Parts: sequence; structure tokens; C-alpha cells
Amino acid sequence: MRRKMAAGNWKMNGSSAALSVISDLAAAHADNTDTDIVICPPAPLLFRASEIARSSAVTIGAQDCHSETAGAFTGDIAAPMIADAGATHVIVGHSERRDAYRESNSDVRAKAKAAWEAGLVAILCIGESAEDREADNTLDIIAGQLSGSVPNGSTGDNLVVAYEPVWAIGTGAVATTAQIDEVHDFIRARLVQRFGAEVGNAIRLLYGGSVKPGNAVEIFQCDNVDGALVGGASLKAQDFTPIIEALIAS
Ligand SMILES: O=C(CO)COP(=O)(O)O
Repeated sequence: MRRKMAAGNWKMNGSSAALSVISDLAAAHADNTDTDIVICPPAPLLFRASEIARSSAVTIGAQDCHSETAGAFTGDIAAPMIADAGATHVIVGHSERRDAYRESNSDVRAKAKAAWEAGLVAILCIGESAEDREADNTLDIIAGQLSGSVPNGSTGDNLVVAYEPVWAIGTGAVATTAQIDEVHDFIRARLVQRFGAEVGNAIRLLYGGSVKPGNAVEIFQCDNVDGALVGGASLKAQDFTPIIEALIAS
């Protein structure tokens, strides 16, 4: 049985005052033992967020890391620094970074490797654009992103793959369960083919893109959906809590 995961990507939102969401979630889900709850705040909040989350049901992740461990990379953050701040996870390859910062599959692969070397779990994002889907290229794009950006050497536990169709992010246009099933079953098959059944079946798959309290129950019924990567609805405990509850109940 794979552990479930509800991860919240705050993107460039939040403040030290907003970190009360972490204590609210920790209090609401204190009895939960089979679901990972991960909050990924902006980098300046990582240390404080980790202190607040310490010994609770909530763990902390960063939103990106550099592939090198140190050096002349102004503005960047190395994976060991993220671990040093008390975080345990890092998102790599989010479509907003692939798009705005031209991150390639090989950049993302190097970041995921750096995350593993620092002992972090990599939450690696893939997903097709609206144009890719309209041109019926979705599975080709997903296959290319998987082979290009997932490094060799996954142990199963150190990798979470998040399928986030770009057209569903922040738009309210959630993918249908048929679309989610098709892509998640395909990802699972590819991971099993590449890493073997034991590791391939241990890697968790998250869906992301306009997940809300109103659609979470349906999404979590999909066989190969082990949780969600949630943007907007993770900023407030009152929105994220019903999503987490739907996941725990699924
Ligand atoms: O990009 C996302 C999470 O990484 C999804 O964002 P929304 O949930 O706001 O659509």
C-alpha cells in the first residue's frame, strides 16, 4: 500500500503570518498516520515553517532547488540548504519553472538528483500543454518528460511524480477522471517498465490542477492517484482540510 500524500504548493504567496495554516492543519489531522501532508512555502519561510511543523503530522518542502550544492549562483537555493532549513521535500520541474525559466528535462533531472543526494524527496512535475492535448500528443509528451527528467536510481520512496496538465493549473478547468486515469495508468506502466515492479509500484503519483474541496472526492477515486499537489486551495486551512479529509477517506 502506498502512503497517500496531500502537498500544498504556495507558489509566490504567503507570509510569516500565513504559517498558522501549518499549525491549523497539524491540529486538524493529529490522528492521521497514513497520509503525508506537505506544505511548500516560499524559500524565506522554510526555516520557520519547519520549526512550526516539527513533530506534527505536517512536513515541509521547497518549491525548487539548484542542481549544484554551492557556488556563484545568485538568487538560487541548493538542496542541502533546504534540508538544513528542516524541510524534507522539494518540488522540481513545475510547469511554471519549465515555462518562465526555460527549465529543460535535463535541468529537472539534475535538480531531482541533487534533491536525492541531499536526502530530500523530489516531487517531480510533468504535464502537457493545451496545444499538446489538442494535437493528441499528451502521452508522447508525458513519456518524453518521464524519460528525460526522472533520474536513474529511484528507490521508490525518494520520488513522487505529480501530473499537472498545464491547462488545468489555476484555471478551474480540472481534468476529467477519464483523462486522469489514462495519464496516471500510463505513468505507472512506464515507471514499472523502467524501475521494475517493486520500485515502480512504490512511487507515488499526485494529480495537480484546480483541485478543490468540490472535486477532490471524485479525483481520489482514480486507481493510480495517490494524492494531490494543490495550489490555490492549499493557502487556507479551511480549503485544504476538506481535500485532505477526502484523501484520507479514499
Ligand atoms: O500548480 C499547481 C500546484 O503545483 C496547481 O495549482 P492550482 O491548484 O491553483 O490549480
